[in-house]
Amino acid sequence: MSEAGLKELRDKLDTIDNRLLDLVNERMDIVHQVGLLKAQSGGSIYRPEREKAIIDRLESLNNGRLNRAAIEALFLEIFAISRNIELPENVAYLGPEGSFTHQAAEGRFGAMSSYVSISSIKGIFREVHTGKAKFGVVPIENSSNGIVTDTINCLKEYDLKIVAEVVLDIHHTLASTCDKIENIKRIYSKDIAFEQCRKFLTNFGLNEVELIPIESTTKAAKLAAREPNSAAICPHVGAKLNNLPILFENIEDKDNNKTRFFIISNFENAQSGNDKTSILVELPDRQGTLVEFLTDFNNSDINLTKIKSHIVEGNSIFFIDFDGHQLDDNVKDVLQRHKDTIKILGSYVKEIKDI
Ligand SMILES: C=C(O[C@@H]1C=C(C(=O)O)C=C[C@H]1O)C(=O)O
Repeated sequence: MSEAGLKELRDKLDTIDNRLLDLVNERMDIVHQVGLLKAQSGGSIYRPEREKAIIDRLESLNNGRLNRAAIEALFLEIFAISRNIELPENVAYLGPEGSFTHQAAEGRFGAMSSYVSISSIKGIFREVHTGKAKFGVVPIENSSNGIVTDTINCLKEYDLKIVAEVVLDIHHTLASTCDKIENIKRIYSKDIAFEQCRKFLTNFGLNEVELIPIESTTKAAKLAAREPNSAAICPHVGAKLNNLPILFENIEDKDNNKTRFFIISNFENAQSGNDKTSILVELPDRQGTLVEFLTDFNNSDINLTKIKSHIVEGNSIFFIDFDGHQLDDNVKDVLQRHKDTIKILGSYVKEIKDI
């Protein structure tokens, strides 16, 4: 291509970008007005069902080169910036910086939110409960390791709502300053990450070296960057943050390793038309109660998508997800009938990806 041809195309791009900038700023003026209205009425800033409706509408209108994922990526960032213009949002996530939860938080709240790294799940619930953070992001389950007990316990203990879910593909890397794998004498990571990469470690003879479990994969990257003859199993961003060379990417055994996160806050979502609801159920210790309970849901045409049992202080409780919103008529009735045994954790827009 000639230099003149390239310049002409780039000039066109510059003109379009100038228009885009004007349009986005014009949008932000309107968003600011929405923010003022919400401040008067006490309405909640984050409205996932409205954001979903916008993306659905844009996808149906779209006849250009963008696909849904691209439309979503562009507009989720615009929404995140918009929400910060309405009111700056504080987001507490399970740290440290660079953790998978941090990635999940940034994916939803974008570049302009202010993030607080908190070292425990309970700490995040406390932060949102006391109003120090508007949102908290916590892991709830991983496709290989199952449910996160601390999150269930806190959902039971605190009266906060699940306002959204995020499902993230989890990829691990082996990162080290060693240029030869034979020089690695110890590997730092989180215990569950070692489990998720067992085959890789065996195939490369690394199951023989010292595997040192520590509290986070980002800390693992930090230690491995400091100590010779060591390596870390950590997320890509963890390695990058610590300038640690990546020797192997995607070393997890299962190629569909996913983690689901909840975004918690203190408001309830309106219906979006494609919702999911999560509840905790504590049934009396009597034969047949679970069957009766589930049959009632089935008779009300409610599709249960997940049921996990969990022991809290010696009692069995169930974590259940089902399709529908707590304000849908059939759901409302069944929840009312079982109100003494149920704690409603929240209704929220269903993610397309599932685990
Ligand atoms: C502007 C609003 O607030 C937020 C930002 C949105 C947007 O940028 O379009 C949409 C929904 C809300 O999460 C709104 O509620 O309309």
